Amino acid sequence: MTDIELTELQKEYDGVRAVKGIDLTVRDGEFLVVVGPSGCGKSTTLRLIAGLEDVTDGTIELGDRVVNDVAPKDRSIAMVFQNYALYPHMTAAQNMKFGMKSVSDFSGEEIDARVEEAAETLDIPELLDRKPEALSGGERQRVAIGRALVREPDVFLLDEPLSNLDAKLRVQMRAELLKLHRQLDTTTVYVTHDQTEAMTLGDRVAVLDDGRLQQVAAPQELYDYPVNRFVAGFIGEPAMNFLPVEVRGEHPAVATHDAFTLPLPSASGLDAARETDVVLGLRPEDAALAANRPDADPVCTATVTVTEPLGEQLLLHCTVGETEVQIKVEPRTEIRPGDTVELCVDEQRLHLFERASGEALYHSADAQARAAERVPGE
Ligand SMILES: Nc1ncnc2c1ncn2[C@@H]1O[C@H](COP(=O)(O)OP(=O)(O)OP(=O)(O)O)[C@@H](O)[C@H]1O
Repeated sequence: MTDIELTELQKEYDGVRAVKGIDLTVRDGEFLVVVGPSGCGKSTTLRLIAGLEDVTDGTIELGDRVVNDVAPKDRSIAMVFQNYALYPHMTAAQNMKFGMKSVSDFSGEEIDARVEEAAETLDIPELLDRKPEALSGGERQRVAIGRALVREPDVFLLDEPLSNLDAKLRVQMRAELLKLHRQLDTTTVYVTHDQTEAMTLGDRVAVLDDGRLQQVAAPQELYDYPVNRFVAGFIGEPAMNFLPVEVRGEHPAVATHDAFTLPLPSASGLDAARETDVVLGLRPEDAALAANRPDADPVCTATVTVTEPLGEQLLLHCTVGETEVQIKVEPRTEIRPGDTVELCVDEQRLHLFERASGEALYHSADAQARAAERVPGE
């Protein structure tokens, strides 16, 4: 069992600063997902851990040893790549055991036994004699994962392993990876650009942007308490809506947009005098049609521009004043583009971000929880 500790990790390629100083601990046995947009440095970080790239600055520790100068084959790591990296002229079994002799002291029989065991775990014993060309994408990916399993490494590194599979197979493989992880309990770092994959797979999720770690937290915490506007906008589909507002007054504070004024519940901690350039964050499911919520006060009027029936929900694209927003409402609601609707919002699920820096200033759920903790009369 091994934890991974990255300290001030940096990587520069010929003037391109791909990783700009990452501090991150992956706990022993944890499934940590690294997520971020294309080019943010995810694969580079993984390749540094694997030893496939040299570190420019900082340290990588696996367990209690610094491995900056340790060769990849001596790091007890197995990596699964997006393109599977299988040799076309070899059978699945040959692919799985390829190179094993050079990285271990195992005999041929021991290696064969491990291949069979991994094939059983992955439910592919009948595929072992086939070459990659005779395997489907999902089967090839299982063989690639099998090759990692055979090595019984201390750490699994997976780089977008599901992105070549169709949507249905991806969902199925996600569940299988989780099952496998529960069974093996091996420290795993999984890279993806897909926030749904990140949220469903990770014990914790590390969000990267532009070579820097933005936040690392459990999936629901990331969703409910994003530390900045980047994380808030990256996690969640459709993305969080952002509306420019000014905060005024203190008891209670109100957020004023060009089309509405909204009281901020439990706004203690907000310095209204300072916080004039603010962005209000509102997730699409945290607003509703006032017509469907007779007990809530309407907050604003919106003009519907596009309707998208998603089956379990109806997604409305609207304009509120000058701002475009997306709102999820009950399905089978009779609304057409051009209609004007009244919206109400869930006041316990509002977020405020500083406009210039993007840093989170306030989450109303957080303020609510703090208020509840306070001793009455304090
Ligand atoms: N070998 C290289 N030489 C020069 N620049 C590189 C090299 N590899 C990566 N980069 C650059 O480093 C940055 C980070 O790349 P990286 O592949 O780590 O991003 P990523 O987040 O994995 O992206 P993607 O999701 O598109 O794979 C990018 O700007 C990329 O162009």
